[in-house]
Amino acid sequence: MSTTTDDGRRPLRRALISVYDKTGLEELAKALHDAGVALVSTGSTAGRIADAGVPVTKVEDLTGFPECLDGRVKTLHPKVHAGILADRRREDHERQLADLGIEPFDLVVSNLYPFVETVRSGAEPDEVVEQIDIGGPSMVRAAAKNHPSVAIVVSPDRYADVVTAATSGGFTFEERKRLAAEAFAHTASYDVAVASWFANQYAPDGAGFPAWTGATWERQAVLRYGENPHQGAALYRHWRGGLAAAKQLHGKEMSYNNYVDADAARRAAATFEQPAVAVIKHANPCGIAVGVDVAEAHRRAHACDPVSAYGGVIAVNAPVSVAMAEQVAEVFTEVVVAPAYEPGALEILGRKKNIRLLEVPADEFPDPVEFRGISGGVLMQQVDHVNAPGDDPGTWTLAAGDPAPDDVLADLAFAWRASRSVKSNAILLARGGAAVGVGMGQVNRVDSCRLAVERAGADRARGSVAASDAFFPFPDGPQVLAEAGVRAIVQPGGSVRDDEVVEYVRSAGVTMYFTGTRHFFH
Ligand SMILES: NC(=O)c1ncn([C@@H]2O[C@H](COP(=O)(O)O)[C@@H](O)[C@H]2O)c1NC=O
Repeated sequence: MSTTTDDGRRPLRRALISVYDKTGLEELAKALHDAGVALVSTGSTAGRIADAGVPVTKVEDLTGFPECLDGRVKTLHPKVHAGILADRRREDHERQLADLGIEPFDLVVSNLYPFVETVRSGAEPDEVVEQIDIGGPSMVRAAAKNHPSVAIVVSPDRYADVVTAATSGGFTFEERKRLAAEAFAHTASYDVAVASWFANQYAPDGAGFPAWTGATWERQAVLRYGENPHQGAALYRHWRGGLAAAKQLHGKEMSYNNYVDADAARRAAATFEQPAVAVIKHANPCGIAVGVDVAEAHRRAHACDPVSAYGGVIAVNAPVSVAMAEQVAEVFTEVVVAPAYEPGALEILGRKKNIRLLEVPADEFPDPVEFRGISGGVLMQQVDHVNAPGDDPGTWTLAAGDPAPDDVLADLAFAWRASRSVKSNAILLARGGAAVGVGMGQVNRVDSCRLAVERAGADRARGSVAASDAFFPFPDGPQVLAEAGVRAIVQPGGSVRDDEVVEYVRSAGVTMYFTGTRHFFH
């Protein structure tokens, strides 16, 4: 029975290396060899090690069986798996190995065929299926299961630790447990990717959503606390990038609420193709505007509600300019999220100690669906698209009043897009490409109208346009708007009382368009 130290260190005498990602392989092999570790390896991994001048035994020389079927069978052999799975704490396992003439492994280094990358490249199904690694996960799982005896390494990021362990008596038991946890996460993520692909590609049942879904996230940060100080919280990310993968360029640690608001802000700014800025408080815009440049968009967004903008989270859909940075620096702002910052802009904002500056490039792999947790489950829905049906004013139906002149139509189109970033019931008043009054999150639509008008104030409400995220169930909402001097309204239509609403709006001399599409946002 092999011996270990008090901390469970086990010397590394023999290693099996089989890696698809060959980053750092030669250096690792040399260091292991120098530390007296014997190396066994598969096909091209062995080739690379030998080319580096390091002695290595090919797996096929170990098994006496050639790698075959284009690599589908390499390590799937008892001489490999018994060598990985023997529990070295047990005399009977040691005895069986000796009887069978099998030498044990102390270390397995492996990473898997690039299944996800092959899917993302748009490869044909046969090619994708060929990239499902079979032997790799078997070795990884075997070594992870047998962590009391074997160390398993699945990432080149760990090679420095391997070299340290090889020259200092091996990994401790605690270290091997942690490596095993990493290894099972590696194979679990891999299997979720494979199972998701199969559920979507090979087993659709006409429901439009897979019968099974899985996802894996990696912890990105433990946050100071959650929505409230008594709630613990952490941030996890998946492979698609997005806000969870943001690069923080400056400022204090992001909080849970910062992330929630930054996500809402990013969603709001991304709704527009021209330069746009959204100022968010508690996940709702207190200002949103477009402009000829980001500085103008920010000025107008801020002007919507300067009181609420204090301590806000700002998102912009284009690089932050020096001019915009100078304006932002004047106001206490919690977070700025942008795809990039001009160097001068970063310097100006970087002088503010407390502001958090996040760089988040436009999504390379936008989420096609979004999830929301409920007790005991999760809801999945398609993301509300930036260019949704009904976004083009050319498709709208004139429901009441005279056709709007071009400038008013442009404001309606802006208000219509902006309103989908406002929590329902949403009424957004706009003028000149900027929100001037936002009524959000009310439990009836008429109160949202009152709130929007009140926030705009009499002067700004008069002559503005209004967007409503869903239909007006009664004429009372439009009445509040018309009495405040709103000149045109855009809404989906579709209420059983549309006739009453249209009649009122016509009688009030207001123009109203139906888009036919609703944009609830809860
Ligand atoms: N089939 C097998 O027996 C097998 N054993 C190891 N592999 C994988 O083959 C790759 C390394 O192969 P090579 O050394 O030939 O580049 C690794 O990603 C490893 O996970 C296998 N390949 C696929 O299943």
